[in-house]
Amino acid sequence: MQPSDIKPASNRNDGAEPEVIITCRDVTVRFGSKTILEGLSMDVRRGEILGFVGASGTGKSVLLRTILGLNAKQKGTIEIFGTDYERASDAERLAVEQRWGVLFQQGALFSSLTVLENIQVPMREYLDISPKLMEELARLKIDLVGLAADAAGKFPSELSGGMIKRAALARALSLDPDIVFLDEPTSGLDPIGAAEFDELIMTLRDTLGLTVYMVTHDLDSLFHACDRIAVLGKKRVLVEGDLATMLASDDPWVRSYFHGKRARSVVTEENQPVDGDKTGIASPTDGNV
Ligand SMILES: Nc1ncnc2c1ncn2[C@@H]1O[C@H](COP(=O)(O)OP(=O)(O)OP(=O)(O)O)[C@@H](O)[C@H]1O
Repeated sequence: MQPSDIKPASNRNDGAEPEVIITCRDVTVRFGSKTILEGLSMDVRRGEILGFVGASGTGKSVLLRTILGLNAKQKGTIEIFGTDYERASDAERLAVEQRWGVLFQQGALFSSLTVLENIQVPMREYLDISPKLMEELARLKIDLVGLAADAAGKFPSELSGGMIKRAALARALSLDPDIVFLDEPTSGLDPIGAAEFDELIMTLRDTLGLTVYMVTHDLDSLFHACDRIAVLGKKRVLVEGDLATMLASDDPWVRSYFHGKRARSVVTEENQPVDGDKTGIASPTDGNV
């Protein structure tokens, strides 16, 4: 298999240039004397599933938190929906916040609230709607993410790991956002649960036109769900592009990650596996995944 044989996860191609909804330019983030990100630039395009990958500790979560305005940056600009969040007025910030949803690592549901109540938290914060409508909307989200109706009254401690992820996704979708940020959404799930979650993300992208920014170590997600991938390393985005771009990259970390044994084991029949000579994934180097 040559890199050019690989189809992107989304085959939509209407010829139009995709709209860029997040731009990061020359971003530097430090904590004390420790520089985590330096001169980082990248774009997120409307309607794509962007996978964000990089060795542990390279700053993927820091970048996510910086985009969300939760970490200060020392240099550079980040625009989301054309708004520089850091310089925006309160009203502009509020408008942007209603257009994103976030699924933090571990789901981060409130343990003392039921699933229904958790989903209603952003609604209470941002929307002025009746309790009845709020309940109806929250039940719709529960259905949307494939949870059974009776999950509504359950507390997080009563849910499986997969159900927690879905409930957290339902909360991230609470305000009908344009973009969802997912921080390692499939971590802790078994392979079947992880594949089902990827399917759900792809379905939501296709049906709702969502943009998805997904920090992940999950090679299955990167190979099967993501339209584009950005690799973080050396304090910046090292490589950005589709899977073919990753496979063609000569960056040592990218090669070791995308050509390692684990990567080879997730190449599907569709992408013609696994035998090194035929796949073009020739290196037996085990990726540091
Ligand atoms: N608030 C903070 N203060 C000081 N250092 C921090 C802070 N937040 C993150 N860091 C440091 O920034 C570096 C990058 O952390 P980050 O959590 O972004 O890594 P990551 O790429 O998401 O890693 P992993 O894949 O393991 O989740 C780490 O060295 C971490 O200790």
